[in-house]
Amino acid sequence: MKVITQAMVAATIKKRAVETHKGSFGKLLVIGGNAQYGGAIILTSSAAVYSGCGLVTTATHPTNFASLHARLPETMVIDFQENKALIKMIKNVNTVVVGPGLGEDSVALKILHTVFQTIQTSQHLIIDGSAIDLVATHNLKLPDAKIIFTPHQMEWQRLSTIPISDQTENKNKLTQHKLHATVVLKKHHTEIYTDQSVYQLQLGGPAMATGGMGDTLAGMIGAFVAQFSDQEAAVISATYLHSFIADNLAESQYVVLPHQIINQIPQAMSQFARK
Ligand SMILES: NC(=O)C1=CN([C@@H]2O[C@H](COP(=O)(O)OP(=O)(O)OC[C@H]3O[C@@H](n4cnc5c(N)ncnc54)[C@H](O)[C@@H]3O)[C@@H](O)[C@H]2O)[C@@H](O)CC1
Ligand SMILES: Nc1ncnc2c1ncn2[C@@H]1O[C@H](COP(=O)(O)OP(=O)(O)O)[C@@H](O)[C@H]1O
Ligand SMILES: [Mg+2]
Repeated sequence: MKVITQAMVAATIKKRAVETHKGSFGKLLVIGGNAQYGGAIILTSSAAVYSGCGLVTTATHPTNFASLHARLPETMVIDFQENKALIKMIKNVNTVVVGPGLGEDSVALKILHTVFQTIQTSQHLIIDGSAIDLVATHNLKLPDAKIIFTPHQMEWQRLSTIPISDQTENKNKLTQHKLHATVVLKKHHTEIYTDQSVYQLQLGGPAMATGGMGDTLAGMIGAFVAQFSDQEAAVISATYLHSFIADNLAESQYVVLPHQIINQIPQAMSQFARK
């Protein structure tokens, strides 16, 4: 297993070219947040905008529109139940994040079906939270796209059928290979399985053990993949930065809140871009 280093992140987050515009830094659609879990998609959307994605659209339950916009006027919104609008928007972006706070009811399942039927080979698709459980429960066939799963250990157990106590590097790698996807296995010292390699994150700690922390990471990964050309480097760098910021805050805080990490992302990226 390779340890993720600061140098890998510095090589990914480059100083921005001058002759650019919002269209130069990726278009991302984040899908999730039912009536119960609106906070999840607010965090995912915010993390994506603060990570520098050029254009972010949020497909969510309409009950979340006002609270989302009150915190994040930079994002655009659509109703995730409007199938035509959802299909149009999926076709209009280069990256999709689906799952944070999506829930697992029939509405959620229909949305996930639409995503799987519409997504194209060239697009990146991050599958998180509820969407991972839906894939596992309904044994869904995965689409042909650049897929990244971001399960915590329990979600990985449901998806891979490997019990948490048995999630060894070899077993995880075999399942990652069968899925034809990148897997970010979230835990203390998160592991990232790609077609090429296995990486380990040696940052992060228990101050991060609070709801919404993974929803935030999903938004960061979505934004990094949308704007940086090397998918593997983007996933590794977003995962590193998330815990790097958390560890800095944890020097003086017992618990680190996801929105506090989000607020620090632009500064941390600037720090790495200057290295
Ligand atoms: N503010 C919000 O709206 C929030 C919404 N959330 C959404 O709620 C849905 C359900 O996700 P949950 O993860 O809560 O539910 P799950 O039932 O999938 O998993 C939670 C349980 O898994 C177990 N577990 C074992 N190993 C773990 C590990 N390494 N990391 C985390 N949990 C581990 C824990 O006992 C925990 O209670 C997702 O769609 C998620 O995005 C959560 O992110 C919490 C915050
Ligand atoms: N003790 C810990 N050490 C390191 N990282 C942790 C710890 N607890 C939680 N995390 C990190 O917090 C995130 C939690 O993700 P997840 O369980 O999906 O959160 P949620 O779904 O509530 O947003 C992961 O990135 C995980 O690695
Ligand atoms: Mg989660």
